[in-house]
Amino acid sequence: MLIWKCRDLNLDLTQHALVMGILNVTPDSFSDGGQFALLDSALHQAEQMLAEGANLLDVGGESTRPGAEPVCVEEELRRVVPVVRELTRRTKAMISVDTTKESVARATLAEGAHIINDISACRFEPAILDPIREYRAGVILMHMQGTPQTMQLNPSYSDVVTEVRNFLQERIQFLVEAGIAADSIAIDPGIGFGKTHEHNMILLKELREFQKLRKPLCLGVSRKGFIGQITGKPRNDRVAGSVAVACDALTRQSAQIIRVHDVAPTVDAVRMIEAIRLS
Ligand SMILES: Cn1cnc2c(O)nc(N)nc21
Repeated sequence: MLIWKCRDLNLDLTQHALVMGILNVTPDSFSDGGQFALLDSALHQAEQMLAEGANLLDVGGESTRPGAEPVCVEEELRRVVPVVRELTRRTKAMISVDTTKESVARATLAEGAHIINDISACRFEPAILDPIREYRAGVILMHMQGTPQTMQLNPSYSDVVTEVRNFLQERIQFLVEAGIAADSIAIDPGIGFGKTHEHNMILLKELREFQKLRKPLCLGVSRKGFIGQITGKPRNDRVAGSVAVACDALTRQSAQIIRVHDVAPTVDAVRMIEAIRLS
C-alpha cells in the first residue's frame, strides 16, 4: 500500500498515479512565457487543466528554471495567494504550492492548499516545516544540487542515483524527526536540477531504485531540456517526448505523481496504462 496523506485527503497511490498540472504565475516561466501572471488568466488555465483531468494543480510564483532571478517574498505572496484563494473558492481542486518560503507556505495553506512542493527539500527555510506540520499538509521533497542560479554550472556526482537517494532518505528522516507525519511525505529526484544530460538519463533509467524509500515519487520532466536534446524539438513541441518519459516511469511503477504542462495527453496515457495493468 502507498498512501499519501495531504491535510484531510488520504490518497491511495498503490495502483493509481496523479497528474499534476503546472500553473506558473510567473512573468518569466520558461514554458508559458509569463502569460499566466494575471489572476484571471491563471484561473482560466487552472479550470482548463481541471477539465482535462488534472488530479491536482501546482501553483508556483517563483520560476525555478536554471538561472532564474529569485523573487522576494512579498511579490511571491502577491502572485500565489489570490490564485490559491480563488481556486479554493471556485473549485474542489487539490492544490500544491511550489515554494521554498515559510510565509508563502503558511499563507497558501491558510487559504486551503493541500501540499507544499519544496524544490529545496525544506533546506532553504527550515521554518517551512512549521506550517506543514500545523496544517498536516502533504510535502514533496525534491533533490537539487545547488540553487536555480548555480545548479547547472558544474553538476557532479560520484554515483548520481545513490547520492540523490541518500539525500532524499536524509531529508525524510529530518522531517520525521521534526514531527512531520511520515505518510505525508513524497519524494522527487529533481530532473534537471543540478544534473547533466547523462545524470538525468541515469536517474530515469534507475528510477525503480527510489522505491526503496517507500514514498510516493513525483516526476517532473515536462518539456525539459533533455527531451529537446534527444528529440531535437523546441520547448513548445515536446508533448510526445514528455508523455513517453511519463509512460516509461508509470509502466515500471516508479512514479506516482506526474508533474506536467500538457494535462490531457498525460491523463490519456495514465488511463491507458492503468487500464491494461488492472485488466
Ligand atoms: C517547480 N518544479 C519544476 N520542476 C520540478 C520537478 O521536476 N519536480 C518538482 N517537485 N517541482 C518542480
